[in-house]
Amino acid sequence: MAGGGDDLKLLAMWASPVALRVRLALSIKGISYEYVEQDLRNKSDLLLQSNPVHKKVPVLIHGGKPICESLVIVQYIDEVLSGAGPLLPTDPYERAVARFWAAFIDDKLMKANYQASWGKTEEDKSEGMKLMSEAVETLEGALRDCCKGKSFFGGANPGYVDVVLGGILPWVRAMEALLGIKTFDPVTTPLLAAWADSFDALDTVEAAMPDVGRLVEFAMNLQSAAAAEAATAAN
Ligand SMILES: N[C@@H](CCC(=O)N[C@@H](CS)C(=O)NCC(=O)O)C(=O)O
Repeated sequence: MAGGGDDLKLLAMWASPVALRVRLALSIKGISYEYVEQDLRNKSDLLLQSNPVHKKVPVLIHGGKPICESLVIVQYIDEVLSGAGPLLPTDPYERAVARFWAAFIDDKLMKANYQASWGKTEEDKSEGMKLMSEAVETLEGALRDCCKGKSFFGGANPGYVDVVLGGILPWVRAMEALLGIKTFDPVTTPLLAAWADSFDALDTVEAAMPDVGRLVEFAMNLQSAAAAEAATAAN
């Protein structure tokens, strides 16, 4: 393991897909760090002081200085900390393209996945599902165009876009299990389905990933709590 150590602390929450991006980046680059689990219903002083604007995880604290926002943190890790890599391409144009797809995953896929999973009505949820399959189809095209014959968006090895998309992968698997759907379908999106399998199979990825069964249970508890809250509000 390189870098990090005592000087590097990650404030995260085990089920957070955006915190997972940072864990994946650190694991793939082989950087050691101190993991500090946060209770998001009872936020620690350290979290509130480190991210006073958003009060959210993840926060990376390097040499006492906090860095917030998962996409910013992953880029910081790649630029500043030594380790395997790089995650971002060295060519400025390719780097811009990688940032474009990372923003697309944040803007379109993450939002649609959230709407499909936690939409207020069935109609809202099915609109989320529709938006999600459109976003997945677009990403399939991006993978086809950028990386012919390669396993990852980063080429032969996982890069920035893989880490950003990989953060959502356990949630995709959990929602597939819960809803009986296939998001990265081997028939309609074969490249993404193969991407997901290749990504999951990496030892550095496996070491960082949360257990999908635990996520399913967590999602079921959240759904029951939301249903109970809605029933109370209706009475
Ligand atoms: N855009 C932020 C999103 C951060 C975020 O939404 N974190 C969630 C966990 S997944 C959080 O800390 N939520 C606590 C809250 O909303 O109070 C990033 O990419 O880091």
